[in-house]
Amino acid sequence: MSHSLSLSHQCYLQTLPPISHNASFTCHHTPPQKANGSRRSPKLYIACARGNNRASTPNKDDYHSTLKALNSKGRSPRKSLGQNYMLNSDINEQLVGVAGVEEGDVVLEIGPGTGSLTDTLINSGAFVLAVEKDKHMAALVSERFSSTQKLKVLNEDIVKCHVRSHISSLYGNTKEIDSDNRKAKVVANIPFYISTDVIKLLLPMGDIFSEVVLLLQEETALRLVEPSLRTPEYRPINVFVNFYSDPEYKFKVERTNFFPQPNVDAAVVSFKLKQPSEYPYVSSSKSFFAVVNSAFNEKRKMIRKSLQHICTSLEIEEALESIGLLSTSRPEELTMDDFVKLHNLITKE
Ligand SMILES: C[S@@+](CC[C@H](N)C(=O)[O-])C[C@H]1O[C@@H](n2cnc3c(N)ncnc32)[C@H](O)[C@@H]1O
Repeated sequence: MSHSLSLSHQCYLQTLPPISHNASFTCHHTPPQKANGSRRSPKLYIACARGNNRASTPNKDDYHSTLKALNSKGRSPRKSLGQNYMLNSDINEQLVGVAGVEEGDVVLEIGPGTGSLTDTLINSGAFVLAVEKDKHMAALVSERFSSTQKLKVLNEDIVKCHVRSHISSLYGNTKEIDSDNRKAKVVANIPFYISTDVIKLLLPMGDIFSEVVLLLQEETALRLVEPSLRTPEYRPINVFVNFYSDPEYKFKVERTNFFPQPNVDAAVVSFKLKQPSEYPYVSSSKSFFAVVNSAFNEKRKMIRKSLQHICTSLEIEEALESIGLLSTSRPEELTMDDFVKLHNLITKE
């Protein structure tokens, strides 16, 4: 099989800037108020993208081996599938470290690509369920790890995948998996274009996953974790994220760590999933999110106007005042807890 570089790969070789091997620390100050209404302790949480600071770690998935793997299948990265491969195994180790992956854990990986993160997960002792949409990459990663029983690859689109049944059958069919109360985890370098779909799919699965650790576009990461009230970035997805999880921005990942290099930087976010018994009390989550979405439909409108299909503006004003808010409040002024209280008051029979 020829491993000579194709024309498109040669172009990448010429245009790829050198990969940073230096430590890159980024500090983020906590915002004054989180959108769920809570305040964080005033600690600095340090972004710990350390770069390749462990000279002894052999980087199996560097630029040349990634090209070689792609070339072995005659593939070049597909933009439409968000194929930006990770070239820095230290970052994979940090991702796995953030999720606290231990021997015997079951991990869902979305988009294994050439298998660089998969390798780190398997080396940490995890059983990996990898869902890959690109059939060529699914074949490549299956072949790479053909000698281990610790990987199951599904050639599927994660957005349409029956994650719950695949995870349960993995627990049921693998004797080595210790299922005594341990929940599965999600660790993935996902294509940016499916970030919202993945979050909507996985965050309500607190009954099977304890933690979802994702490498996201940095701007998306900040919007999901750090939105301040009364800003245009505050949206229904923030209420959703805080309803189902406790999100935390972990560290920034410079764009130079990927091949091909994207136009934006990335960041790792950990979503600690709430168990269903910990969700805020609402009579129905469907009705709750319908109220939140209606309130945001016309963001500049006062809530007493945008929720008039549910009850009269006078009733909405009274409900807002009874939870300590102005009767003229707009959606971007309400925390997740405020929305829960408002929903429960205005949907009461
Ligand atoms: C950003 S790359 C990450 C690859 C690898 N995990 C890494 O870190 O180098 C995203 C991967 O997700 C795959 N992918 C894209 N859309 C997908 C989808 N809807 N479902 C599952 N995999 C998808 C791509 O083919 C690609 O392999």
